[in-house]
Amino acid sequence: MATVLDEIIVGVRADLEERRREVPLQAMRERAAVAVRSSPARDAHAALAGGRLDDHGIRIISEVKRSSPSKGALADIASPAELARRYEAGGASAVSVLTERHRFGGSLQDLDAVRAAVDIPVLRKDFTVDEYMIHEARAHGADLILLIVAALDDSQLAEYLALTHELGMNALVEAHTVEEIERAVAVGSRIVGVNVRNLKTLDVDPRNYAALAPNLPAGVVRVAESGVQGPEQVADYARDGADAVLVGEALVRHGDPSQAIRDFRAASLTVRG
Ligand SMILES: O=P(O)(O)OC[C@@H](O)[C@@H](O)c1c[nH]c2ccccc12
Repeated sequence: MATVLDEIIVGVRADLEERRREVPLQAMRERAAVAVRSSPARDAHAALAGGRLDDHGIRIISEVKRSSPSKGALADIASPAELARRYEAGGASAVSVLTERHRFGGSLQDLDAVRAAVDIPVLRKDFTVDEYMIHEARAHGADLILLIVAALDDSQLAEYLALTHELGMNALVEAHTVEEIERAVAVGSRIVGVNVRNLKTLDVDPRNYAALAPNLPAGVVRVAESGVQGPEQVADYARDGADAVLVGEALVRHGDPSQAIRDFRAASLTVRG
C-alpha cells in the first residue's frame, strides 16, 4: 500500500524533473561549487551541539512551515525572512525551511530569502531523493539538509551523506524506528533526528522520543522532531536527553515566536541546570 511518504515522493520527483530540465545536473554541480567558494556553509553541527549559546538549554530548530499534509494550511507567512529574523532574535540555533511545494507550500525562494536574512545555519527541509537536490540545496545557501532514512536505501544514505559533507554541509538524518536509527548511525551520521510523527498515519506521539532515544549513541547530536505544542513538551524532550528540538506548527501559529522560543529554552533549563 502506498504511504503518505510514497505519495509525497512522487510529487517531489515530478518537480525535480522539471527543475532539472531548466538547470541540468552538471550546471547545478557548478553552481554548488561556486557557492562552496563564495559563501561556505555555516557550521550547523557546532550550532546544534552548543554553538553560541553558553547555557545548557535545548537548541531550537525553528521551522518556516506554511502547511502540512495532516493539517492543511497552518499560517499565512507573508515574509519568511521576517519570521526567520524573529526566530533568530528569540535565540533559535537554526532555521528550517520547507521547500516541498505540494504538501507543505514551500519553495526554494523561501530558502533564499531566509538564508539572506539570518546569520544562523539554515536547513533545507525536503525529501532528498536524488544527488541533484543536494547540489541544489548548497547552491541556494543551505547549511544543513534533511535525509529521511525511510526514503533511502543504505547505499543512497551513505552516498548522500558523503556528498553533503563534501559540500561542507551537515545532514539531519531522520529516523522513526530503532532499525532506522541503527542505519543512520552505521553510515556515520553526526546529527540524528527522531521524528515522533508516524509517516504512514501522520499520528504524532511524543512518547516515541523517550522510547527510541536510548538507541542514540553518545557523540551524535540528538534532535527531537515534531509534536511540540508548548514548553512542557520541550521540557520532556530535554529530560529525555535531546540536544535540540525541531518545532514548526507551534511557532508559525504563535503571535510572538521570539518569546515562544525563549519560553521553550527556559523550560528546558528547569530540567537540566
Ligand atoms: O509542526 P511540528 O509538529 O512542530 O513538526 C515540525 C517538523 O518536525 C516536521 O515539519 C517534520 C519532521 N520531519 C519532516 C519531514 C518532512 C516534512 C516535515 C517534517
